[in-house]
Amino acid sequence: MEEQKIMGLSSDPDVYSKELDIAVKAVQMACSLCQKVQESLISKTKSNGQVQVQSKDDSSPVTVADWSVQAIVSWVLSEFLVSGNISILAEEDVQTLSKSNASGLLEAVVKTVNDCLAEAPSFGVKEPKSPLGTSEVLEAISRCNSTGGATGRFWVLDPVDGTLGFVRGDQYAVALALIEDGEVMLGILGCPNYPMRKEWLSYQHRYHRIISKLTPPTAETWEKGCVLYARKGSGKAWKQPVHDLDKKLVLQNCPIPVRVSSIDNPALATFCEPVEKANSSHSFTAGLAHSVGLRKQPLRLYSMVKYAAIACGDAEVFMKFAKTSYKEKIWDHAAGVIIIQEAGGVVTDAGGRQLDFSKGVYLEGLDRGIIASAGARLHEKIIEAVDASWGSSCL
Ligand SMILES: Nc1ncnc2c1ncn2[C@@H]1O[C@H](COP(=O)(O)OS(=O)(=O)O)[C@@H](OP(=O)(O)O)[C@H]1O
Ligand SMILES: [Mg+2]
Ligand SMILES: [Mg+2]
Ligand SMILES: [Mg+2]
Repeated sequence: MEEQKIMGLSSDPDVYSKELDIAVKAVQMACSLCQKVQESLISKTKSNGQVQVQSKDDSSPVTVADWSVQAIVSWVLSEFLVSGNISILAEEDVQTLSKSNASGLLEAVVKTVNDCLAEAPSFGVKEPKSPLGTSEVLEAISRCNSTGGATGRFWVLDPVDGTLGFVRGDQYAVALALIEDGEVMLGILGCPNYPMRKEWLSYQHRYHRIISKLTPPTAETWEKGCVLYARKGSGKAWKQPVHDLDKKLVLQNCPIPVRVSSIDNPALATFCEPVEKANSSHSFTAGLAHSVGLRKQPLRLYSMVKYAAIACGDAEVFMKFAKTSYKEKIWDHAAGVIIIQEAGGVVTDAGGRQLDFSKGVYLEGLDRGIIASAGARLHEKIIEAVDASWGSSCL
């Protein structure tokens, strides 16, 4: 009971409470791991740093942190959720890691995983009897081979969302969700660089440097980094600080409820969108913003931190209009969608339909793009504006 209170769960029927407890702890561990890897990436000389950042077939980056987080989350869920075989659908695979010329990379992943597991007790998680061997780490990563679908229970994991932001010292997220019979039931979103003050969200690119200057570390302050979580139907979403082991900031701060903003006038809204214009049409959203009288600059943020900003009331609208040739993947959205919805917001495609997480890896049947808003009235107005602008756009 005491533990439930700490987690912020109400006295509602205990559905998913064990799963949520373990999942939040796994994401906390993942955030700690990512903070260390990001720091070492930024401080290292180019030649060292390159070992830790690889390029995938589609030229997107993947790092030691992506594989290591996938291994940690997979290991923790499988070890402590004994309800049968855990099924996980996740972004990364072991192809690159298993290549004969990747031994340095694989070693770095195994070390990062074991360093993180050695700190497991500080997160309330039992550490393994002995450090994991290479084959156990590879097995934990490759076990995440679920293909999802409309029936049964599976977890969805994006170990590092916004890897580009991560390697640039900027925003990124660790995203975990539980899907049952095609519906998102739990969402956990770790945002290790989420700032305490919303004004700091707009320090793109210079983020790391500026935050470290603005906030000399003290033992008490929660400067940056949070884990958000929500359970379907609870009508609540929660935020807790990322545990800072150096400052012994572990669960001392009880979770606080988060709620979307009450602004429903599009002209007053802050809207956020992807940083990369290759990922979403900046020109379409600029035209749309103009058409609703919105004059503020868009808040461009890497990763699902955009969903976090809406859920926390720090922004009001998120729009993503990817190229028609691109198919959105469920791990880029599941956790963020449930957290916004439970915090009082709305997320649909541009046709006003719920996103469909029941069709496997991709969000099939998506109408044009994704829109998240702080409330139903605002959402309606944005959808109307999208419809009005769409015909004259070149998308
Ligand atoms: N071409 C294209 N179009 C649209 N989206 C793409 C595209 N390529 C990749 N991705 C996915 O975008 C994820 C990065 O987050 P964002 O969409 O927020 O973009 S951005 O980083 O802010 O520019 C990113 O997630 P991660 O790979 O986890 O970083 C991708 O899944
Ligand atoms: Mg992603
Ligand atoms: Mg990713
Ligand atoms: Mg990726």
